[in-house]
Amino acid sequence: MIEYRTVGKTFPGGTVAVGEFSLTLPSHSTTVFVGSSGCGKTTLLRMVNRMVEPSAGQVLIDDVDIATRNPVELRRSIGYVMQHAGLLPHRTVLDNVGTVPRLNGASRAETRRRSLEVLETVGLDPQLADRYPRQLSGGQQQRVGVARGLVSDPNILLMDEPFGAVDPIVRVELQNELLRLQRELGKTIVFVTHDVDEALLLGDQVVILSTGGEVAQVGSPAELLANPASEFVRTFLGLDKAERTLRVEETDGRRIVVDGNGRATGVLDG
Ligand SMILES: Nc1ncnc2c1ncn2[C@@H]1O[C@H](COP(=O)(O)OP(=O)(O)OP(=O)(O)O)[C@@H](O)[C@H]1O
Repeated sequence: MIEYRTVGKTFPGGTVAVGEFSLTLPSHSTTVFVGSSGCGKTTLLRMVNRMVEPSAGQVLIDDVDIATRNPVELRRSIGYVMQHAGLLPHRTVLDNVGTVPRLNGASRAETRRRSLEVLETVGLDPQLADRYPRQLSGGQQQRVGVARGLVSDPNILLMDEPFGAVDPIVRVELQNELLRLQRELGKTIVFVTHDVDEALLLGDQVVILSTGGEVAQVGSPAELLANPASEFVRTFLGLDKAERTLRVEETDGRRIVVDGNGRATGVLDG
């Protein structure tokens, strides 16, 4: 469990990235921070592994204030996946994935074994292990980034717009892959995106933020769609857009779900 307690962050120069933020992120589930550019999503995410130190309040992991933890150890115990995968260009896929285990003192052989295993977990052919990042597609690079985040089997995985830089088709593939992984692994995932569809698809808990890390609303996707707390949230969720409005029509004795554009999207059971 991750807990933000009245956390704030003002950067040198006076930018208030996060005013005052309190929230609990339950274990073994995915919390998504979603909001427009500059609202403080990345700042909140990076507070969890102390890449950003709060200027007020505390962040706790399993009831321990992380300010009391060794920052390097803490960082290595938490998986981190960033936009553009952030791979080291002059290192092979295998070396990129194995960086943290090697730093933690694992042997070369054990690191290789574990890295190959985790490449398979994220759906990559182990034959790619000796390639360099530039020899991979954007989607494959992102998978390597996810593998690197998972290699030490961390309880917590931080994902900062991990699928932001790939084309829409690959993006959907990666999103579905993450849902599968999460069903298998049950990590505590903190995921940052500015894409509301991605947030609703991946989040067990979705946090809609406005400027200064202010919470516009928190809830499950179903709760947010059923009870948007404000006009801002309604608009943000696109509830005024036709695609989100569904209705039921009967065709040949079956109940068909049709979207606001009149396109059939599914069949109602029972
Ligand atoms: N190191 C820094 N020094 C000064 N200001 C910063 C720093 N990092 C972030 N900020 C500012 O803090 C605010 C929040 O930034 P943050 O990166 O958390 O937003 P974000 O919601 O993740 O945005 P984006 O979606 O564009 O990545 C912004 O106004 C940003 O310019």
